[in-house]
Amino acid sequence: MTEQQQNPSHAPSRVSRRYVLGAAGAAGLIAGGAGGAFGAAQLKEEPTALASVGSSSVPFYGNRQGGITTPAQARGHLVAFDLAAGAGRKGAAALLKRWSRAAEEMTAGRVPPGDNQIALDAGPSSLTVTFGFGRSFFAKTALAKQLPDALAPLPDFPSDELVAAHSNGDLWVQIGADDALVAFHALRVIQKEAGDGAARLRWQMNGFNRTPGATAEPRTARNLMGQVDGTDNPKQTDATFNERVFVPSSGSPEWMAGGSYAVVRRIRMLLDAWDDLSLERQEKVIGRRKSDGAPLSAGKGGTETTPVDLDKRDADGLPAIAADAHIRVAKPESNSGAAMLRRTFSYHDGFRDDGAPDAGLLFVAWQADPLKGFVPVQRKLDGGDGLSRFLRHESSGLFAVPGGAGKGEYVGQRLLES
Ligand SMILES: C=CC1=C(C)c2cc3[nH]c(cc4nc(cc5[nH]c(cc1n2)c(C)c5CCC(=O)O)C(CCC(=O)O)=C4C)c(C)c3C=C
Ligand SMILES: [Fe+2]
Repeated sequence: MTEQQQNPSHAPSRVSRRYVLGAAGAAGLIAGGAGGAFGAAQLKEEPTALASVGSSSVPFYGNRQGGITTPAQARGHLVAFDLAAGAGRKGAAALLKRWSRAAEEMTAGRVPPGDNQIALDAGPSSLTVTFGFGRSFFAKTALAKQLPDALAPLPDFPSDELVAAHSNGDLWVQIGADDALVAFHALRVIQKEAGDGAARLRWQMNGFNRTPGATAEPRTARNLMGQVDGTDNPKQTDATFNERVFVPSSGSPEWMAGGSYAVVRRIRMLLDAWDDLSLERQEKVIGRRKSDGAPLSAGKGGTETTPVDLDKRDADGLPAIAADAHIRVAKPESNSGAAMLRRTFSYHDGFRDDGAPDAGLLFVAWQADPLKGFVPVQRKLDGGDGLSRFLRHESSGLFAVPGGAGKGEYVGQRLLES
């Protein structure tokens, strides 16, 4: 077993990018200069730097599936499948076996004989392939007794504009990789292994994030509105992290031990309307500074990690973080402690007939129980969040993502052989 395969946290093992800075380069970094400030004369990389992105791997086997606590990769594909008529439990089990074997090979960077060679030459590039089951899966496989209570349909939120054909599904696969070809290759293999006899593609969403190494030092990514997004996510070091995100070993149903529930929402951003807002208004809508993500309660100072002070008043005596600011409405403190792990990708699917970008966020929220995570928070946001005026929720899904497979097992085996 390699050092990377032993890594239990699903943070990819990565050959670190180390920079050798000359005096001028260091000055450029401190001044926050971009582009030319980081010219080759000032910034020299170790010769291994480029290979490091490709060589990082996330173990496929383990108590938990990869792609949950793994930092969101540069490319993502979210796909849902419906079981083919007559596939039943036997067909589903055979499919999960094929998918798990293929995922094991690909996440280790191995290319099977006869492969289409799309990913040849590339390393694993932090590839993760994560499998989940939708509510409709259980009746089709005669497993209704194993249907988790937590898979109850999400409530209708008043401002939802959901497209049924792009929502839900029997099976869900999340693919992430730091290389676009590696991610596409995995998608193609998963689709081919489904074949016509087992499952058919229901919907697909393609996303992206910043590429590792694109910033001088690792930074929280930005979304397509330009905001630093992901700051106040639960941290793996929090005492409550595991109980918030993962189903405990004593949880019900038993086959979900070590698993998690994924809420998937395709949220289109009204970027033209957003771009028309002044910077000051944009910052008020979120409650954080756009440039560096510092909370507005920190005044002109602070940094992204400065704790938010919801009681802070500005010079006019008004709340520094407005009553309808996104972070105030979404905070666990405003929702009886409800919290989720947000792990998102941006998407851009061209331009609509009116010229507006068809772009936004593939929002994936992970939690041990959606009723203590996404549901209460979205209820509150739907009515009282200043940001919701600039968003349209167009697709939705809720999936039970079982724990990981042990060596020689396949994902979902405990359910399918129960
Ligand atoms: C139901 C949950 C949430 C949805 C849907 C959602 C959509 C959404 N959010 C942003 C941008 C930001 N969100 C931020 C923080 C934040 N968002 C949620 C929940 C949902 N967001 C939570 C729980 C939090 C953390 C609140 C806190 O504890 O402070 C931020 C601030 C930076 C951060 O902490 O990540 C931004 C920016 C967009 C653009 C969006 C839909 C497209
Ligand atoms: Fe948010």
